[in-house]
Amino acid sequence: MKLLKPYWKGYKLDVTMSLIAVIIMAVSALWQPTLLSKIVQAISDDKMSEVNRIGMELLWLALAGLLAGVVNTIFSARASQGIAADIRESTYRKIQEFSFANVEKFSAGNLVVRMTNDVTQIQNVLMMMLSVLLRTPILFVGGFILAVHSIPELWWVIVVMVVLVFIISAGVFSQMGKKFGRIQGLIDSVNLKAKENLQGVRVVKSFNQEANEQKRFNVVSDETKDVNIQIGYLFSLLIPAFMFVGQGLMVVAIYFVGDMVGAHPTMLAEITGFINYLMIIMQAIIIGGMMMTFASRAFVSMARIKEVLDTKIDLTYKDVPEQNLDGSVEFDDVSFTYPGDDEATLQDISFKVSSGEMIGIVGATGSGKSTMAQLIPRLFDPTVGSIKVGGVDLKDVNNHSLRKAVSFVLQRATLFSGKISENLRHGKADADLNDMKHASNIAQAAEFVERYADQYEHPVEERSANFSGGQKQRLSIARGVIGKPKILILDDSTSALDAKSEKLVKEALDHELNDTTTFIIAEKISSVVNADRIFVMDEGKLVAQGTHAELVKSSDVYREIYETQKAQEA
Ligand SMILES: Nc1ncnc2c1ncn2[C@@H]1O[C@H](COP(=O)(O)OP(=O)(O)OP(=O)(O)O)[C@@H](O)[C@H]1O
Repeated sequence: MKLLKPYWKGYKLDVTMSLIAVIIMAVSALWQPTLLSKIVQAISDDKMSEVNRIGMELLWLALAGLLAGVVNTIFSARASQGIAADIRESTYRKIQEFSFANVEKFSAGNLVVRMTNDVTQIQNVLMMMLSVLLRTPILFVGGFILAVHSIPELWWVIVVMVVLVFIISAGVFSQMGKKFGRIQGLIDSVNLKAKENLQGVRVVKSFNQEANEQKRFNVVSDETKDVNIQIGYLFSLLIPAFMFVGQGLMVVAIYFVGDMVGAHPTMLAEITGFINYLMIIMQAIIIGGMMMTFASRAFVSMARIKEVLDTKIDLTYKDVPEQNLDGSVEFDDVSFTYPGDDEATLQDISFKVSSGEMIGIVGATGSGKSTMAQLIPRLFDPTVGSIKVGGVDLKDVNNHSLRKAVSFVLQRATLFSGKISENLRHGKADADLNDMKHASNIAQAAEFVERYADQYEHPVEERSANFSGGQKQRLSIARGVIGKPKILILDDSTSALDAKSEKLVKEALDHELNDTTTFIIAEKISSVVNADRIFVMDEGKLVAQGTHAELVKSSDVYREIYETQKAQEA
């Protein structure tokens, strides 16, 4: 409930209106049986004018209840939808602040479920709370008082009913609460499996894994079904059990009233009111219990949202003025362990790179090349040691200055659905057509983009499915260079290009961005043979550095990679 506190404020009017409407609805419901008893009395006294008058009163009362119901629904919907949207937006805002490590802790799929399904649970319960929360105690207490007032001798019938209904509710609803908790976890699993399968649909199809994937999906889907059915069973027990208690006690009440009517004939009218109030009390308990059950499901959701909102961002930036960072990079005895891992992925790495240098990074797969590169734009902080970019320690750097200075082009190019121009503007918000053309020329993307009739306004479909791997890489390089970064990191980002295009990109980078410090992570030594210096990584360590000619002579690791690749090419 603490979660909701800051969000109520903007909806005070809606909440107040919906609560006033609930009170009117409850009073109208409570007043009706009293008027009904009076009508019965008037009929038995043969007072027709009285019957007409009370009949009109009943009509107005029902109309007031109806109108209040409409008002309540409108304002509860406004408040619950509004609050849910605000929660969803603050959760999204918080996730935007997350570091890589924060996102990895939850997993992307899990965060999506929290922002969608969990927020919907909260929204549903808010709506329910606003329409029944106040109604339940009013109906319960009012029904109790008026029932006792109708036939005081039968107070014990009401107490027995309340106790029995409470016992049944407590048993059933506590079981249901547990099942709802389980359902939430299962929805996470269903989403995760579906997302993984759909994202990897080409792999699934090409390896003929449809049947296997179907089986894996069915396991979680069936378990979700089973738990939902169990909840259905519990519900199916509830109503007959309540009916049994209610009707049983009514028979008991009528039995006792039978004797009393003999002595006091006017009691006939009172019994109508008494039975109606008995029903109202039972209704109040059922609705209250159901609300508690759904609320328990929403509490699980609230806790899951709160966990996101309370997550400590493990990578924060100091509030310092913008800095003019140059292209130098310095690692001072840096070691790095991925969160949750036991062993260090990078160990004791030290180097200094000056502005404008071109650095090639080579090494066996898994040797830590990408991990080292990720530390330069501060996607992670080193576990030990320190890193300076543009002469400033990354712990003291201004976030915006760092983003402007460093551009990171990943091997797996990710474009966002929209237009090519929108994607390029991620690299420079105010890029004009000339900037786009220039960057696309460097990345060898202009040749295919400018063939489209709508050129840079050409759409990018979801998951950039309308582009080939090589085209995506070229656009991703164009996005990386458009802002003329001081430091450009190409993480195996020309791997999907043919040899000629790769050469043209390298030449254009050399020519157009010769002041930019460039780190090129490459599988093939031939891609970085002309670099000013080549770093050789082996099992998380920087084992050698120098020019190609120097390394061939001095580094066993480098020579081995070089000779293996030369033999493969021959
Ligand atoms: N997010 C992560 N969480 C935990 N471990 C990771 C993560 N990313 C990479 N690793 C591990 O760190 C090690 C180094 O991976 P890295 O991607 O840096 O190697 P690489 O040299 O770039 O490899 P490749 O040439 O195959 O891209 C690997 O053992 C990998 O399993």
